[in-house]
Amino acid sequence: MERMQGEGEVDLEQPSPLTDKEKMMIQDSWRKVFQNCDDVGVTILVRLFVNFPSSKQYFSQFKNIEEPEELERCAQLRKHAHRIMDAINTLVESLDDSEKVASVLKVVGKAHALRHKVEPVYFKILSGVILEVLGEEFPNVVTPDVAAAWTKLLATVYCSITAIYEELGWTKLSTTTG
Ligand code: HEM
Repeated sequence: MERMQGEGEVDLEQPSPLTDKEKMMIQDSWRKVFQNCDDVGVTILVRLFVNFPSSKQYFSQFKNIEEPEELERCAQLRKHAHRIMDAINTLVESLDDSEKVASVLKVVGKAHALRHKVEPVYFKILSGVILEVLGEEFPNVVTPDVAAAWTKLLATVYCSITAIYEELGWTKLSTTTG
């Protein structure tokens, strides 16, 4: 059964800019996460697709697969997990370079709006899943302060992505198809 959207949802209002301390906490914790990048990425995406099955609709190769073990083996899922982890790595490495952050998010936002036609709400849902999995898999690293810094970063990402969708004139499919 699909989880309710509000469940476990994080507050993703436009946050204040990250402080130097928050940037450091994100970079330190990410170093440990990134050592297990492929495993963590796949865990995040399997959790997303199991708890929010409608998010599978965009993926031709596994939209009808339900078994977590089968999802885990799927090449298209593993590839997307790797891409997401790579993009987060670039963001984390570029926290002091706002132009780089903006350009990465622009490419991601544009591709997902125009090519993949992904509803932006899935970026919000994915952010909640990322926070949940990082907290579970790295309990000693992701302390409440570190989790708060990650929440801020993911909120910034979500706000930038929705701003790009808006710039592109995104309207929900339900309103365009009547
Ligand atoms: C931070 C979040 C995300 C990042 C960094 C990311 C990154 C990427 C990248 C780099 C690609 C390949 C290049 C391209 O075709 O644009 C891609 C493809 C794709 N993404 Fe994402 N993505 C994210 C979230 C999502 C979400 C939430 C969904 C839907 C639930 C999604 C659905 C897709 C689909 C359907 C493709 C094409 C897959 C394929 O052709 O095999 N992405 N993504």
